[in-house]
Amino acid sequence: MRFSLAPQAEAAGYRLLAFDVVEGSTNTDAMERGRAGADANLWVVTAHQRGGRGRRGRSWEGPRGNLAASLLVEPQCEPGMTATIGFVAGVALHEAVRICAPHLVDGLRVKWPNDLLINGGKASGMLLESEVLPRGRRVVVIGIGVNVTAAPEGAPYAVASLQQAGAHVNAASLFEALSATWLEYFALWDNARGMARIRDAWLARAHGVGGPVAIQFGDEVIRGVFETIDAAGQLVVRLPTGEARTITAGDVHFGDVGSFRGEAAAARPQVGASRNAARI
Ligand SMILES: O=C(O)CCCC[C@@H]1SC[C@@H]2NC(=O)N[C@@H]21
Repeated sequence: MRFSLAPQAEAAGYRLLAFDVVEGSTNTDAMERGRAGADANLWVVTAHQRGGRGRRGRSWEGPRGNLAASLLVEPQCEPGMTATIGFVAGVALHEAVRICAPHLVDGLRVKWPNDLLINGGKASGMLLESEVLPRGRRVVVIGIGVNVTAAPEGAPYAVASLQQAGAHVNAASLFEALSATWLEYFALWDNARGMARIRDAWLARAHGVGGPVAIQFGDEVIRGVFETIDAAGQLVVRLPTGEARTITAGDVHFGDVGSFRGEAAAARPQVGASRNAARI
């Protein structure tokens, strides 16, 4: 498959490394290149990733034809705001899918923290990893996995893929669109100075706002109403007592929460651990 950047991404200085197969993880590859001194704004992509990693140490299945894309960036924001970059990626991916498959728009939603749903099924997940490199250079890798041709079987939650939903799109055309929409929303984010606008854009596309939510922390389950996300991207839940609670971590389930037993469907807007990593 032949990947290319959108002309505006190329003009903005973004670079692309595309591989037929990645035996490991595109996130690992992008981070290693950062450690070796690669400049930021480098995409590492493939339509066949064999050692994909998901959140919370899970693996991420990537059958041939699905998109695995990792972007090395060097944000200049406060470290505490770095995780908000995941919302930029969420909105950019939503927009790229809308461009490539306009008929899906009614069922296309972002799910806190970083998933994309098609008609309620998970079609994409993201893994953000950050590292402070020697001489204080702070880099972040945003890893985006999209079920283009196929969704994994046996997942403990509903899944979806673009082609199974009737979209005529492949990993290369989706990636090209994403490289353009990323540019637009990353500029809007403006090193977190524009988070208010990203937050609005994300909330306008979000699944489950105003509806029931359950979050599990260990043995404890908190139930309430998903009210909003705050300026740092944390989930704000209105408890039955009327009190608002801010959630940064936990397994989250939206919708009919009566039978929720913490099926580990989602996590926090987290940047995974790595050497010298600031967990955010
Ligand atoms: O658990 C999740 O939902 C996150 C999945 C993230 C998968 C993507 S695929 C591209 C990048 N490379 C990886 O190894 N993981 C991310």
